[in-house]
Amino acid sequence: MAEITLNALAHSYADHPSKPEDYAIREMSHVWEQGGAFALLGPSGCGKSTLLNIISGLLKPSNGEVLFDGKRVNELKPEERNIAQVFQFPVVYDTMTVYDNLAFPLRNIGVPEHKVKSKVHEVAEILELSDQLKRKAKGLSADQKQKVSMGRGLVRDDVSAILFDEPLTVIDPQLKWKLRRKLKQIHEQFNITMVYVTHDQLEASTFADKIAVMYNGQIVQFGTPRELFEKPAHTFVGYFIGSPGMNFFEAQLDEQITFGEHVITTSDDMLARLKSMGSKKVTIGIRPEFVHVWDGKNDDAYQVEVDYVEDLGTYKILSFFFNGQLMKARLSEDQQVPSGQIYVSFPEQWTKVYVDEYLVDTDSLTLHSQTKDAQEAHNAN
Ligand SMILES: Nc1ncnc2c1ncn2[C@@H]1O[C@H](COP(=O)(O)OP(=O)(O)OP(=O)(O)O)[C@@H](O)[C@H]1O
Repeated sequence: MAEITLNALAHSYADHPSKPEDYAIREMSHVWEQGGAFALLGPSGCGKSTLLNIISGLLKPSNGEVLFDGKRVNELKPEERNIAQVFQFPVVYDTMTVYDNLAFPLRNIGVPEHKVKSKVHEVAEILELSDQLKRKAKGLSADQKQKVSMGRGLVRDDVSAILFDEPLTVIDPQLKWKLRRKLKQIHEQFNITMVYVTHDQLEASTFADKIAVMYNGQIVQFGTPRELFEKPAHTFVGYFIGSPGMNFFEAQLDEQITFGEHVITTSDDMLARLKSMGSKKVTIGIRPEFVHVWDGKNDDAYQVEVDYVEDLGTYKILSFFFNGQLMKARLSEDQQVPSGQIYVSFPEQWTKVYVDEYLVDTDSLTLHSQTKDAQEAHNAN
């Protein structure tokens, strides 16, 4: 069992990196706590495999440290780190039997044969491979082979963490959920630190207690699936998690926050704080699930124009133009399907403010239908 700490880690494949884009991993510090089930989620090319290979020792980082339970392991070879890695494509010896494949890591370190036998049988039982032990690996299906790969990681008692690099890519969709459940079960049984790399949010949230979302070589948020959904710490998390992703619009920060003709009211303290951050790039985000669509006219809501409604079976996605920008709202199954001019509002609790793409904790940010003219008239009175 191990707690894995990444300390000011960075990696570039270039010989002479000079700018942030030259780094596959931009400087990051992060802790994977002992015994947790974690996912590393991000789009293709964001640096997931690079990070995993640095942890397992297949790759030496350009800068920074990797610590297992507080001890630096940078100088240790992969086989000295007690980390098992399961790759996209199963790594099995085709000419060996399933039994010998599972026994291999134990025999390698000189475990006596009677112990090998009991451990192989134990792991085969968990992975439902017991009746395959005598078969040559060559004849197995892709999912069975991947189970053997996983089993090879599990047989050693001294394994402190298992790293999975998109392990279900080659598995048939109908078997994926079964293997995923198996992994979860194994995690509960063995209490091993597990890091599961994927670009699939569903896979990440069904496997992991906590997800690290990676973007451009950095972990931009580490949280529970619920936290990622309800409080995305970075605009990328809002966009990447959820289906469809978060709505964003860029607001103007001057004496007040505005979006076209609309004033976004907030407390003086908040306004002062936003201004003190020295950036004019203020982005407002709200998830389609939290946009309130009113059945009739509402003076406190924005009047918007419906573009189209997409029926997705158990719910509908309404697309509308807000100040010329296309946005989405999720309608429940029984909600009336609106058309033409409608009224929407953005509940304060779910309306998020981002400065330079990062979330700012807001107190009282309210969006309502007051226009600049109306506010000036109000202030003049
Ligand atoms: N051996 C290498 N030499 C040079 N550049 C590399 C090498 N391996 C990866 N990269 C680059 O580093 C960046 C991160 O790649 P990495 O494979 O870690 O991302 P990933 O998130 O795992 O992507 P994928 O999901 O497609 O595997 C990418 O820009 C990639 O092109």
